[in-house]
Amino acid sequence: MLQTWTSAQVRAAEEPLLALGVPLMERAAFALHVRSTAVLRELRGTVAGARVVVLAGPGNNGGDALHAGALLARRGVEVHAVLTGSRVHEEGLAALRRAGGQVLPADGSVDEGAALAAGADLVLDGLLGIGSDGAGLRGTAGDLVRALLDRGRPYVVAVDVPSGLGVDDGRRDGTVLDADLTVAFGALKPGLLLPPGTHAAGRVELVDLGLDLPGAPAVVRLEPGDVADLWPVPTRDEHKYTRGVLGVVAGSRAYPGAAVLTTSAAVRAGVGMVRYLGDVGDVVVAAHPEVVVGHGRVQAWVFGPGVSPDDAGQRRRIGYAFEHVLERGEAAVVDAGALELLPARVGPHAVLTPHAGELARVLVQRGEDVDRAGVEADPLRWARRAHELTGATVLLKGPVTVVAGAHGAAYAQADAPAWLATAGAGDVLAGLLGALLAGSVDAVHEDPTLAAALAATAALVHGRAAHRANPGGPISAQAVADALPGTIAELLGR
Ligand SMILES: NC(=O)C1=CN([C@@H]2O[C@H](COP(=O)(O)OP(=O)(O)OC[C@H]3O[C@@H](n4cnc5c(N)ncnc54)[C@H](O)[C@@H]3O)[C@@H](O)[C@H]2O)[C@@H](O)CC1
Ligand SMILES: Nc1ncnc2c1ncn2[C@@H]1O[C@H](COP(=O)(O)OP(=O)(O)O)[C@@H](O)[C@H]1O
Ligand SMILES: [K+]
Repeated sequence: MLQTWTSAQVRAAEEPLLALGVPLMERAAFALHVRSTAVLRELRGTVAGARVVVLAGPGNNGGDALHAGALLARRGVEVHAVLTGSRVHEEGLAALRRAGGQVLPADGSVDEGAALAAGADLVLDGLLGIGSDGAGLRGTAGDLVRALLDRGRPYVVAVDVPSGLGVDDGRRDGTVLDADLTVAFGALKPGLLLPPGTHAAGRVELVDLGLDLPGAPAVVRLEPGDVADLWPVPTRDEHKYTRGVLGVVAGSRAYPGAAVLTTSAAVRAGVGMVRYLGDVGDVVVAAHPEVVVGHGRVQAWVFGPGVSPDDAGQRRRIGYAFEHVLERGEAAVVDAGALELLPARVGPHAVLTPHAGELARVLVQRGEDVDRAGVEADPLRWARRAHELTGATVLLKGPVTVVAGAHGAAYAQADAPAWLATAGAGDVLAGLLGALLAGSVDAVHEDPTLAAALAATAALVHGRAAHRANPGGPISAQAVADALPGTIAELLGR
């Protein structure tokens, strides 16, 4: 898994090492220069004779970049530093000058700096690091980057983080310099994984500085190798009831497909049994003879796919279930039409699966003033807010799926191709996650943060099944469901 730590956690980890005189900046700058030479070799075959521009802000991030620039200059690279203010890392600047680098001071014209950078083989972005206030680049740094972007962005290596990015939350509220490669020091920061900022980072490489990072990671991204630890694999003695029964209240005469897709994903994900409740049991059984129609014991539920506001029958079933089943300890996926029926307070074993528009409605229902765009601008904040207000685990769907759960658990999954943005894909995710919860409900009660880990697992498997369904091309939701057994087998075999 990829783990991230906030600026505050990184600073706390650096403090004791700096007090001992450990040369963290030297280590960071050396690694940055090594990565930069690799990029230059890739881009132009050789390092000597390349043109590199260092954009140097006022702090240590600029210091890293200037020291790396000095090392590059010693290898025959033509290095220019463009300063953005009177404050600059003096040692770094002196090192660059000693190595033969040129310096364009901040009182030079912004256009001159931008022209220099636009013509470089590689730009080292040392404008702002973890000292950024997250509001985007302001002042000369902002003017410089806007002027550079007007001319066309060269190859950019972000030093630690892309400058202007919300380091801890992934917001990009103002000017940000997008990178092709981010060389992160000591730890990945949450903004490198969280939308919308994650897209500014390009490829991310971590440089180990030997930090002893405090506490739990802020935001995690599960990787394929993590799935086997989280998947409820049946043991030799199990039978269908111990493996978990999933109840599905989904679909209607108007939207029978949602019932088929949800049950299809649940059956394919390997649950002990699927029970269907609703008016289109005949359609569901025709598609999946394994499904049992009618009441009985279940461990987890999926409520809501394809349930419309005028569907009195399904709404009554969901309302009744909300009054009884969550208190009995049964887990639930609450999707689409069930979201607005959610009781005031539930536990983390209820997992909401809204997209940004639906999450905005859940929040507005509870007195928050936010719309879809607001959720998309700061998804983890709003997913966390919904968790605080409802008690539920929240999986917020999108190009990067964000999960917020109990005790601060947070995940950001970027596993899916954009082809997955197709009708019915959400129904498949709901069925898949329902199956996972049905197989793990006891463990979820022992460790409430597990619901968030399982939600992230479902997002990962869903995304990989989409790739597998038709690599590089269009996919239907049913094809994603059909790809689940093979995808899961592959992940469990890793
Ligand atoms: N602390 C350490 O021990 C280490 C830090 N390192 C580097 O140091 C960086 C952090 O250095 P600093 O704490 O000096 O912080 P920065 O280099 O990010 O600079 C912060 C300063 O920038 C200005 N600023 C903040 N927001 C701004 C905005 N929106 N627009 C324009 N100016 C703004 C403020 O004056 C602030 O003091 C890390 O990201 C990393 O690159 C590395 O050298 C490794 C060791
Ligand atoms: N641009 C994108 N790239 C990758 N995945 C996406 C993108 N947009 C949406 N998705 C995923 O596609 C699915 C769409 O679900 P949803 O919005 O509920 O659609 P529906 O209700 O039609 O099933 C979600 O899993 C979401 O994370
Ligand atoms: K930076």
